[in-house]
Amino acid sequence: MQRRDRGVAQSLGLPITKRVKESRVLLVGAGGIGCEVLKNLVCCGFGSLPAPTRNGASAVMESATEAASREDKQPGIVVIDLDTIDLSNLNRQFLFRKQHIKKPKAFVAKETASAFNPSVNIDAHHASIFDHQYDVGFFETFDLVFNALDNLAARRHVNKMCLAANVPLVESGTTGFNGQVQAIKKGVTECYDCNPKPVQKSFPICTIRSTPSQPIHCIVWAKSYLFPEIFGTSEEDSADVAVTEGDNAEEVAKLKEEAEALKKVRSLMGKSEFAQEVFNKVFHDDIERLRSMSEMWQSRKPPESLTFEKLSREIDADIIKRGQALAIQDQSTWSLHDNFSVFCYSLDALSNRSQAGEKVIEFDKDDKNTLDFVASAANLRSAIFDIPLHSEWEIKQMAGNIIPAIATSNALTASLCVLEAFKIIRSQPAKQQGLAKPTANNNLPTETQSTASGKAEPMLGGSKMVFLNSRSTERMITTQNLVPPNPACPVCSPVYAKLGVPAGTKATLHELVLLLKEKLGHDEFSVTTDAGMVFDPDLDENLPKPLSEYVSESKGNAFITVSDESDEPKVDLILSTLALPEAGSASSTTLQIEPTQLNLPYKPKSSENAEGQPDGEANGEPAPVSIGEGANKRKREADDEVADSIRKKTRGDEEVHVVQDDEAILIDD
Ligand SMILES: Nc1ncnc2c1ncn2[C@@H]1O[C@H](COP(=O)(O)OP(=O)(O)OP(=O)(O)O)[C@@H](O)[C@H]1O
Ligand SMILES: [Zn+2]
Repeated sequence: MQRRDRGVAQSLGLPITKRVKESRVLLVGAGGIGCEVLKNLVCCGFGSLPAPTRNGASAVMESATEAASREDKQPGIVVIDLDTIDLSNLNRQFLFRKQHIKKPKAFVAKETASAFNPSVNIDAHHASIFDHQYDVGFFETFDLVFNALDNLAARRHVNKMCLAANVPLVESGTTGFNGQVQAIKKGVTECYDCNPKPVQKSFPICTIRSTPSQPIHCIVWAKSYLFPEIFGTSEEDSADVAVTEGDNAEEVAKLKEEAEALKKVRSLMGKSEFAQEVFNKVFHDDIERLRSMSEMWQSRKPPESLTFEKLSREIDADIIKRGQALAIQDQSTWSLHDNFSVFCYSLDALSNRSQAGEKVIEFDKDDKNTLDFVASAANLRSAIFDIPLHSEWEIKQMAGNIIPAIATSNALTASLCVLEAFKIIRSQPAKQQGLAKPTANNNLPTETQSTASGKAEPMLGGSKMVFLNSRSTERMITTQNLVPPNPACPVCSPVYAKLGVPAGTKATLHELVLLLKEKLGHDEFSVTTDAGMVFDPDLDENLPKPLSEYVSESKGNAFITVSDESDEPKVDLILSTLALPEAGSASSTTLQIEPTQLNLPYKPKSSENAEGQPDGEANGEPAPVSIGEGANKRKREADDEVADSIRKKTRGDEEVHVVQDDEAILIDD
């Protein structure tokens, strides 16, 4: 039988192939991208050779979890995923089949992928990457980490862990037809957090409540105003709508009054006139008030209000039954009377649920009654403002911020992840014996590959930021040079060190502060944990508190930030906690910091970065766009952003990935 990894050996050559095979890699997430990455890793032979003796953990400190599992350090691929398999995963997560539904993704992914290449050793964990056992010591045992996640919090956490452990990270994400892969290495490239991430878009309140012009405005109105006012919490809590500078203060006050009046109507729930009152309030009275404000309609078509009485007269059937039947036809665009019927039916169904004890009903795209209500209400409002109506299915995509997950985009992105991994492996020094890991002091930021001119040299073996636009008619895959770290980045500009906390320690915050004074040689600093600032020169009341109040197993892998408060400050120090084994073993029983010598550099002046470049544009490249945070972004915006970033790139930076006839993959230098 032909070996699966023959193509890899042909294109990479034997020495690099050997390194690939001796690698120990971590894959976080076994979903859409993760399944594809795992399949590729296995087929390329990652971790298929028994590794030479490893010296992955630091010689000075070894965490409890690491010590306990020293024997388990050999597997080539470790996959971690917290989820179980859902029916909706099967259309694109090809390691899973129907019989696997409800089983842990990590276990099934391991089982299926192992069969592709039995010489690869896979270790699967059904757990969250935030769990305490995945501490910095655990991360240090890897040569490379792959992120195949779907949320910002976990991405940020792995980014920080990889910085703390000084392990390269391949970050990836897809949004519909677009994908992106970014290699990250401490002190060499930008980290995941060097650029601020786009926040959820919110709409001006007056656009949503008074002058909608697009279907999405009516959908947001139905989902974030009408629905919560009647069945749940009020609009004030919604991130979709905000009072903006452009909003007219007088109109905002009127809108508040209007919402108060709707609350009164809500109290009629359960009474026979409820539907009529709600309908006439929001689709007639409020609209007539808007219509009377003639200055609003000088350049727009004024809205045409509706009445419950007229519409119900025009329907010659039981309206609720009619609505129920129509609600099933979610792919067709309902007429005005259809929407009226579905509105009455869903209002009735939701009122019954509310009367039966569901105090607060939240909009959930998968809760059909709530979707029926939002879709029909949005369409009724669209009809009033002469905006095109949409099918419930289309409205579901918009209301649920759903970006389709495309199997092809995931597969292409996953293969780009592995191509970037080859380059990173190529850039690492060859292993003499075990992993070529940093020793005690070298995760200080000494490693930079930019020249005095600020122009970045090829980094990480020529790795690039890779963009996929699988709908593009020009180039489907484009690249951009990796950029050196942003010297102002709060996540990667600090120096990382480890704080060894012995199991069952009774140490107080005071002991940590004393240790820090000794290491830093001064006492002008503050200490910040997840609980906020716990110490600074003027805040000493927490000193007697046990350290376990801030760092403990149950709190997961906490980071502690130590900031220099002196006039000429040095960069921040981030301590990642490491639970040391029980006393009595080789370890000390007191707190320890590693590296033992902390020579922190001074903070760069705010106007210039480390290479004397203005902040932000380290080498004249546009800031990279981060994608993959589907839940926060509408598809159209995401498409536009990626298309924009692709347009901005210069041809000189482009690189071609070719798949040859003989299956060998060429990687440009
Ligand atoms: N903290 C975490 N630790 C481990 N795995 C995580 C963590 N957060 C998310 N994941 C996993 O990352 C994977 C992301 O995959 P993907 O984007 O395809 O999402 P999905 O949940 O499989 O699909 P969908 O959300 O579209 O139904 C999921 O399998 C999810 O369980
Ligand atoms: Zn950064």
